[in-house]
Amino acid sequence: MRVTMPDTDPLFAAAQSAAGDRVQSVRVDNAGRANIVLDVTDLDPIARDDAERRLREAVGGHPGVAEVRILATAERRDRRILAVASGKGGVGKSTLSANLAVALARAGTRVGVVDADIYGPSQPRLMQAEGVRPHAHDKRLVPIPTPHGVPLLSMGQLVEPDRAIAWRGPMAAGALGQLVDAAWGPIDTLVVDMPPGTGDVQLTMVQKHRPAGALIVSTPQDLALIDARRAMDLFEKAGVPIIGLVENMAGYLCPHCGRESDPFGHGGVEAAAAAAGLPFLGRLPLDRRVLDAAEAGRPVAAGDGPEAAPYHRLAAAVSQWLNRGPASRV
Ligand SMILES: Nc1ncnc2c1ncn2[C@@H]1O[C@H](COP(=O)(O)OP(=O)(O)OP(=O)(O)O)[C@@H](O)[C@H]1O
Repeated sequence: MRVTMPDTDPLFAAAQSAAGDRVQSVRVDNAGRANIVLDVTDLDPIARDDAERRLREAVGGHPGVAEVRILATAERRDRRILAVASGKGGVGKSTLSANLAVALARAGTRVGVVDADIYGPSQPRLMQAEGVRPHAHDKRLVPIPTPHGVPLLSMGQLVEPDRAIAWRGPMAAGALGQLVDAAWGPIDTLVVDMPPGTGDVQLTMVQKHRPAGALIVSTPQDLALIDARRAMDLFEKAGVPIIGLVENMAGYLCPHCGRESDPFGHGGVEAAAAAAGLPFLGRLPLDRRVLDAAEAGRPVAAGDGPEAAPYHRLAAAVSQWLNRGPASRV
C-alpha cells in the first residue's frame, strides 16, 4: 500500500485541488484503489456530493488509479435542542416557536425548527414551506430551507396534507427520531415545537433526545395553567431544565380605542412560575399583527416593527440561558 504525503505526492495534490483541506489522507492499495478520507463536517448533502464528484474526477484519471473510494467522516456536532412546550393546544406555542427561531437566526444562531406536533403540524405554513416534501440523502432527511434562513422539518411533511395523523406511539417516536437526527449540517440549535400535553412524543423527546432546556408557554387562563403544570412536571421528572415560563396572548391593545385590556386574565403565569420556583420570562401581547403575519408565512420576528421586539428580547434571554447564564426577564 502506498500512502500519499502532502506536498510531495501528486495524487494528494490532485485530491487537494478538488476538495482542499478537507482531504485527510489518500491511500492507494495494490489493486489500484484510491481510498480517500474526506472531512464532510458541516457540509450540506449537495455540497458533499459536489466535493465527492470533484474528488472522483481529479483522482480517478490519475495513472495507477483503477477505482476511487471515498470515506466521509464528520466531527460529531453537539446539537442542542430547545423544546417549546405547552400543556394545552392553541396557546400559541407554534407561533412562538417560529418567531423565536427566526429571532435567534437573526441574532446569529445557526438554528433549525423541528415541528413535532403530530396533532396539528403548522410550521410549514408559518415558515412558508407548505407543500414542500423533504427528500432523503443516505437515509437521512434533508431539512427544507425557508425564506427566513431557518431550515425546517415537520411531521406535516411526512404525511399527506389534511390527513389526520393517527399514529400510535412507536410510529410517532420513530418519526420524531427522523426529524431530529436529520442531515442538519451546520445547524447547532434545534427549536422543537412539541405537541401539546404529555404523550409518547414528549416522553421520547425527554428520554431519548435530551433537550438542553424547555420553554413552557401558557395563556393566562386557569385551565391552560393547570395543563402547563403537567408539562413542567414531565420535564422536571426527566431532569430536563426548564428555561422559564412565557405568558402568551396577555394584554390586548384595542386598535380602535388604544386601551389595553386583559381578556384572558393577568399575572397567572407569573404566579405559577413563582410557585414552581421557575423563572418567568415575560408576556407576549395578544397582537393582531402577530396573527396576520403568522397566517402570511412571515413571522413578525423577521421584521423590525414594535410587534417583533418582544420576540427579539425572548431570543436574547434564551441565548443567554443557553450560553450558561440564567435567562433574564424580557
Ligand atoms: N401573541 C399572539 N397574538 C395574536 N395571536 C396569536 C398570538 N400567538 C398566537 N396567536 C394565534 O393563536 C392561534 C393559535 O396559535 P398556535 O397555532 O401557535 O398555537 P399552538 O399552541 O401551537 O396550537 P396547537 O397546539 O393547536 O398547534 C393562531 O391563530 C395564532 O396566529
